[in-house]
Amino acid sequence: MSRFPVENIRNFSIVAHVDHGKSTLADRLLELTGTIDKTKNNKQVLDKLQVERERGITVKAQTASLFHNCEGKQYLLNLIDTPGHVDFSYEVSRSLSACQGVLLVVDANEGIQAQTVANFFLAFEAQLSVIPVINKIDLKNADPERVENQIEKVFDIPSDECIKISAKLGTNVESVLQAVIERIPPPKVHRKNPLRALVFDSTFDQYRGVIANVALFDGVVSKGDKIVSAHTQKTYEVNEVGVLNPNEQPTHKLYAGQVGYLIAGMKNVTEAQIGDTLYLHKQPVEPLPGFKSAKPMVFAGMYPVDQSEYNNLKSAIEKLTLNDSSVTVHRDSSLALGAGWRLGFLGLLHMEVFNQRLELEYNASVILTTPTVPYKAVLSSSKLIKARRAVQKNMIFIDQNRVMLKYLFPLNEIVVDFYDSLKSLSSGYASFDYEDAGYQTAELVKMDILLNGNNVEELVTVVHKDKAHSIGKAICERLKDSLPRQLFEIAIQAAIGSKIIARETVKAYRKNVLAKCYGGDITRKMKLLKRQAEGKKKLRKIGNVEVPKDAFIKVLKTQSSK
Ligand SMILES: Nc1nc2c(ncn2[C@@H]2O[C@H](COP(=O)(O)OP(=O)(O)OP(=O)(O)O)[C@@H](O)[C@H]2O)c(=O)[nH]1
Repeated sequence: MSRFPVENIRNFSIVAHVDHGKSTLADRLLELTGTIDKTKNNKQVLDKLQVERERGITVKAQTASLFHNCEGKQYLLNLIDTPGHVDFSYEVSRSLSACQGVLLVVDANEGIQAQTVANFFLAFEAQLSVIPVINKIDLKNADPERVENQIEKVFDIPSDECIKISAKLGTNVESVLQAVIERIPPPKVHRKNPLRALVFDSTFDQYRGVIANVALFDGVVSKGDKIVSAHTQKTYEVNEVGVLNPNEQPTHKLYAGQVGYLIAGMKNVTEAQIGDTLYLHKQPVEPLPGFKSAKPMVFAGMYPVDQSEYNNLKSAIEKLTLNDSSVTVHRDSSLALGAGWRLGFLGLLHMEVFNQRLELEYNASVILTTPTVPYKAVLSSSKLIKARRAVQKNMIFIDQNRVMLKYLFPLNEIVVDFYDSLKSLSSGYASFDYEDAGYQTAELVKMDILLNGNNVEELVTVVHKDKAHSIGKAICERLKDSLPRQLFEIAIQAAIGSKIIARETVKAYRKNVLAKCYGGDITRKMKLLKRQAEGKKKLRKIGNVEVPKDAFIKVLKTQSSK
């Protein structure tokens, strides 16, 4: 690694709106630099996670070091491929801290979209060089000139700075490498200073412990060095350092300006904080600023399907949150579902992906309950202010066919199906991004669900006053469908305070499991009665009502997918 002086290093990221072709461009760059062999099978090589391959989207930023020869000089190009979906923009902002420039990829057909704008401003605020790349020029409907004009108008980047490519066919991709070398500055670092390394990502390996992705701002780190974590003040010995090429390749040393990985016997997931600074033992340095913590937007309860799996699930969640530090975790418990957690996610897709990764990577099986948003409650009976509907903030015309609208929305109105409705109403043309605008007062009520007068704790929700009736009715109906008849009548009620707003009734009935066994073998009857008794073990009693565990799951699940 010592062959690469700082002036021959470029650290850059590829950012774009979802599906505009970042991962495909990354594949071509890996091929062009000989990092991977050129074969037809190279599809989204950096999307390593199973969930990424199954869904065809990037959810994790990935690093690859490319070695490239240009005009007789050997360059080290560190490329970070980032996710495009708004739910994963936290990954993007962290990755940018290790970069001096970005390739801003824009689809030649779709033009500038919400995440193009959001990512541009992330890069712009971090004072990075931005190279606009117009991709998919091979498409029949491609209109690169129109996109060039949009870029000039919205980002104030001269249109002649745009590079037009087809990542799929490989057209003009060499110019992208050329631009990375010419237009992105080398990192501003000092190799003679003591080590200062930023942990910008980390993963947990069952056998090797924590693998930290590091960007070196100062100094050198070598295998065998003693390093200290600024966050925990614990000392470790470096067992392995190297570059991602794109798989781990040990190098013994990493120098300032370089990006790579480091393994130092951190066994506990709480030891490797993303945003932490590592320095050499007895050579303390001023820690790097680290990262703003992510703000969760959607909350959900998570419980093991079987309580005996609690500890395994706990460890799986800890390991996965190490790799995805934007998830917040608080312990929680529910009468029906037992001990569990309340998790905060950046969006619904993020929640689904996290859940799927737990299943795929840790073989965990979980129950996820209704996503809710946090409210601040002022406990007073008289102060009620009218709920706000969306308020338009501004409107900017990007070009003749495209307009950017800014609205203030109650978060609760957008977390469930707003995005899907927007997509279908606009035939897929509209795109959407959001940021937190703080708390607003609204007319909210706490709705209880009662079974024969007893409160079902796990079904308590906070809803808007105007929607309480319809939501309460829907929950009562769903619960009615999932409750078995019992020896007495069951009243299912939705209530706000002492006021009942919806009601369903399950008629009394005892299932006679022996009804069809006329005469015949007594052992068969015994078997049926035994099975009925076993089934009852899976019931939970609320007052005198026996509720099968999956009844809650059905109600909670349908609510969340509504
Ligand atoms: N026709 C055409 N299709 C392309 C081109 N580049 C990418 N695609 C296709 O566009 C789709 C999205 O490409 P990806 O590279 O996965 O996009 P991405 O931006 O990495 O997506 P996320 O990481 O999920 O945000 C894939 O089906 C690609 O095959 C191109 O130059 N031309």
